[in-house]
Amino acid sequence: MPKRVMGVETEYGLTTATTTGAPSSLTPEDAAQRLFKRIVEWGRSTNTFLTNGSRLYLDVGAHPEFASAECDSIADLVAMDRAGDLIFQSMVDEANRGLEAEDMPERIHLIKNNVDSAGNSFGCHENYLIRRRRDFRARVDSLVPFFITRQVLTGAGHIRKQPGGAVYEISQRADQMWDAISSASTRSRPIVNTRDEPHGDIEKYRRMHVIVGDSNMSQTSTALKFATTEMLLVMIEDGVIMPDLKLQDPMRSIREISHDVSLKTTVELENGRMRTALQIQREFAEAAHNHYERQGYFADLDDTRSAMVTLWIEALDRLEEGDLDSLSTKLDWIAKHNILERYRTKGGLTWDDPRLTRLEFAYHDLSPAAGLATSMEKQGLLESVVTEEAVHHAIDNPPATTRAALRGRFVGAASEARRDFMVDWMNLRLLEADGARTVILKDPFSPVDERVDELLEQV
Ligand SMILES: Nc1ncnc2c1ncn2[C@@H]1O[C@H](COP(=O)(O)OP(=O)(O)OP(=O)(O)O)[C@@H](O)[C@H]1O
Ligand SMILES: [Mg+2]
Repeated sequence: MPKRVMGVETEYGLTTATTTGAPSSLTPEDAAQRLFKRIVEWGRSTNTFLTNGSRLYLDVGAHPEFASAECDSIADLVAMDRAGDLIFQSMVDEANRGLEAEDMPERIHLIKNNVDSAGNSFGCHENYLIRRRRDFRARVDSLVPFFITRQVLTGAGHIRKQPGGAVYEISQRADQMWDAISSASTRSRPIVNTRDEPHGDIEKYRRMHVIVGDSNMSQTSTALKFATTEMLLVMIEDGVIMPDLKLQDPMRSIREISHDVSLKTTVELENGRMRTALQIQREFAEAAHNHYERQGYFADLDDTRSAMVTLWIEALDRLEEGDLDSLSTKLDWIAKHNILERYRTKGGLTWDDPRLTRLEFAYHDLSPAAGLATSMEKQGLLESVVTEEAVHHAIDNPPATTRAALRGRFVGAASEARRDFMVDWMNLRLLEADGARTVILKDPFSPVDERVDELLEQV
């Protein structure tokens, strides 16, 4: 089975609360400025690459972004994703120490979700390298029903406020994606960003940039999201025709599916047939499994990939049987629903109750003191995919088997030597008095390169 690099980009929410209970005078924008203070002082910009090969970034506004280094294993990717959480959380901790030193009552919270309290949406994007084919566009279109329905496995759950009373729904992003349809000229447009920017050899590769996922707290949900999508990309590269499940109205379907936690809702296909999300997922899952079996790819899978492609089918079985509880340690939307629902029935609350909203935010809060999902993970109530050691290793170290290893070494050496340098996904540039020495890394798979060895000697 051919190798593939993947990366995850996570935008975080920032909220502030006070230790006194008084209203906070610190806006999320102020919080973001404080977070990036050190980075701006050091590099004069809010865009920086780290020794683990990843990128920290602050766009206008208040959503810090972590773009993980390129990973060629799902385990590395999950470790990188969690490392990103810990890196930003340590920046938040430092900013909070600053607030305390200034005698300010405000404290910043880092939230890994997709909707803030004002209803603004922000994203979690997936990046997959795929080998260039002329029919890329049509092929990606055939995946739209997969992306619309995978929320039943990978949704992060959400309390949706609406006239007539709030309800719990499966995905945070589903309602936001609706807006995207107005500008959609093809089916896949609101789901897959088609800007042709491969960050690699343009003759050979494309980068598929998926914008329709929820940020996941559960490592298992993250791993499942990437492992299932990867299976379908392998099929596309191999030229397999996908099951014809084209939806009549994808953006309407994504909402209808999200709104029904019983998973019984059917959506209309272009051919007039009606299908549940689970049925559509099963058709993709079975087609993928058949293809892997035919090609002998199962033998190539590492343990994490193997566990996740098996889980794909198992989880669909459990969901079809209505046995949601057996997935409550794996899937975010179910784990979160169980906690909120227990609290809700105990207190006789409606979904509009602000205490439930606070509890929902706590699930996504990354601070060790307030974070619910992170503490569930420590207690084994959410199953992790990688060890804590692996996550801590990923804070400072790039994946060893991709181009990120070269970037990480260069960033490490140049910062240590206090040299001026510039880096992006493809370029390593050492700035010198008489210009710059640049190495272009066109091969995302290659962790070794003589030119980089030479560049490092100049540092
Ligand atoms: N050749 C590649 N194929 C697939 N993914 C890649 C490749 N090169 C880099 N990536 C991943 O793509 C992501 C790029 O993130 P980044 O936020 O910088 O880009 P972007 O989303 O295109 O830009 P922006 O967020 O500024 O609009 C990273 O997670 C990175 O690991
Ligand atoms: Mg980005």
